[in-house]
This record gives sequence, structure tokens and C-alpha cells, in this order.
Amino acid sequence: MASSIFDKLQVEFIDQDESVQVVADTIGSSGEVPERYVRHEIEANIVIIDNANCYSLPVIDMSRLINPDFSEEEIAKLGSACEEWGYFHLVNHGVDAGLLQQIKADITEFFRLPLQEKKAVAIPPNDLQGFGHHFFFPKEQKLDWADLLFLVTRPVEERSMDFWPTKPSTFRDSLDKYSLEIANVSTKLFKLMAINLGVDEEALLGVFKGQTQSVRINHYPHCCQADKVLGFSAHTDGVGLTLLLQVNDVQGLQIRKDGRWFAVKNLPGALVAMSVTFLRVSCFRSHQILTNGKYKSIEHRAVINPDKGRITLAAFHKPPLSCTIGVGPLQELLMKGEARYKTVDVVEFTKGYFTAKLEGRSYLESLKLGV
Ligand SMILES: O=C(O)CCC(=O)C(=O)O
Ligand SMILES: [Fe+2]
Repeated sequence: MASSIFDKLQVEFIDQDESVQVVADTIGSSGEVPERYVRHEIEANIVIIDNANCYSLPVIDMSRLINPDFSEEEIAKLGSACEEWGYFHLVNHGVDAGLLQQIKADITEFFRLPLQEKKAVAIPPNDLQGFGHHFFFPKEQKLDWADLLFLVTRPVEERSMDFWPTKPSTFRDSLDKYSLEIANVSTKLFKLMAINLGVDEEALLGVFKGQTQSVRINHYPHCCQADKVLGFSAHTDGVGLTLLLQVNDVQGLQIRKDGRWFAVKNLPGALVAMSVTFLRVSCFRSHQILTNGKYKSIEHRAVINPDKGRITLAAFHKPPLSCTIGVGPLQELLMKGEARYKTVDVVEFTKGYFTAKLEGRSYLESLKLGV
């Protein structure tokens, strides 16, 4: 049964009845990766990875953001992280440590279940929610080396509980609690971003009223030919703000800055926050350029570890598809300059985003005005 949210998009999603974990187990430690997964572009591109980690990635401290003694300084740091990187580590975020431990354990246990048990929540044809492997147009597109569990988590009435695993038994409860805590973190960040942008808090928060939160829980099995596959092709996330949780301590996220790829070192206990496309592109009167290009949306991808599987949980916060807030960029920002991005509504944006060939920034670039 297709969920109401994806019904509205009216685009076809093809699911692939294949588990990457099974492919990984089949090829073992010496087999060949099936052609469908082999990424020739990895070799073709000049990829410089900063393994030395000497590039300093922004780290933002939530406890300072909300402490009147330090907030001004920390909000300025948050602003430059969003402008320069569109990406930062968020520490002291306030999400309960016990809950984090529990959800990590539940997710790990879910992916360890035998395939048949995971398939109890398999993605049906032309839907997005559930366990499986997303496969969008075009058909010749290479497959990512990942299994995933995708669920709409908020608003609560939009949940399709049929896709929420019942094994392990604590899974549903942990995800329910986590989804609330992380929604609160995202709201706090939006408020602080509004202060940094010098716009009315309500103008920014209004766009997210009744926001949709969905989670994409990614499992990237290890691969004996790790340099031939990609866990997640280069992309920018959809609309809103992504908060990424490292479920286990295996590195794999890479971000592109100034044309170079950088490996992101895990920071224990931190969440990775990505201010994503809407912040750069817009929110009209349903989806207009909110920050008029001031904040970046970071292009990123996930690479595979040859020895260890990696698990992450990405929580996406976006305006509801029914968002009809008014046409045009945030007025206060437009008074400071011309609109730099086209106006598109949430449904059109989401459709374009999902159906565009995954070429990193291509869909985002197509919305740019005057270039
Ligand atoms: O797993 C990662 O490191 C990245 C995941 C991601 O980019 C996504 O789910 O959108
Ligand atoms: Fe992403």
C-alpha cells in the first residue's frame, strides 16, 4: 500500500528485490562485484581525500548556542558553518545518551536479522517506505552498495506502522522517542538559523509547520572490492535539514568542497548536521529560496569499508507537501538582493529531486536563475 505522501508525488519508484548484504555474503572475500554495482566513475574522477583530517570541519556546540553567555559567538559560528560548508558536527545536542545507545542497538539488531525476517517490512513496488533497496530512474543507473530502511516518522498520523519493524521488540519505541527528540533539535536549529539570517523566526518556522520527518537508516555491508562500489552516490539531500547519526564507529561519509572530496572523521557522540537544499534553494509560497543562496547545501556521498559494515541513520526535516506559505523568498532577504533561484512548489521540487539522474548537484543547479 503506497503511503499518502508518496501518492502525491505520482512518480514511479522501482524497488529492487535484492539485498546487498546477500550479494556481499555471496562474493565473500575474493569474488567479483556484479557489474550492476561497479562504479567506473570513481576511477575516472580525480578524487582527493583528506585522510590526514588537517582540514578543520566545523563543530557547533548546542549547549553554547542556548547559553546566553556564549550564544552570540556560537550562532555566528553556526552561520559561517552553514555558509561555508552547509555542514557541521553538532555536539552537546542534548539527545538522551541512553536513548542513543538503545536505538543504535535496535538498528544493529534489525540489520542482523535473517533476510526473510527483514522482509516482513519489505518495500512494496512503487513505494518508498520499508526495508529494501531504492532504485530510481533511469534504469541504467548503477546501484548503491547499501540496504536501507526508510520510514516516515512525523507527523505521527502519517506513519505507516506496517513498515515499522517489530523485531527487535524495542525498535518501535526507540524510534518513536528518537524521532521526537531529533525533531526538537531541528526546531532549535531553525530558530537559531533565523537569528543568524536576521529573519523573523516565525517566517522560517512557518515553512516547517507540520513538517515531515522521515528517516533513512542505511546499512552499508563491507565489500572486498570496496574501491569499486559506492554506498551512496554523490547527492545533496532534498528539502530541509538532515541530522545524521553514526550508528557504529565506521567511517564512510565524504563531502565535496571546492571541487575536492573530503573524508569526514567520525566525532564520537556528535550528530552530523547538513543544512540542505531548501535552505539554499527556497521555500515558495510553498517553496521559495529561503536564504537566497546564503547557506550552502553540501554535496556528499558514502564510501564502503573493505572490512567492516557501516550503519547510519539520516533524519530529514522538510516542509509538508501541503506547504502553501506564500510565493517568494523570505521577504527580508529579498530586500537585500535579487532572487537567485527559481520558485518551485514542494511537490514539484520533491518530484524533480527524486526523478533527476543522481549527478550530485544537477537538480539544484537547474533551479539557479541568471547563470
Ligand atoms: O550514511 C551516510 O554517511 C550518508 C547518508 C546520506 O547521505 C543520506 O541518507 O542521505
Ligand atoms: Fe544524504
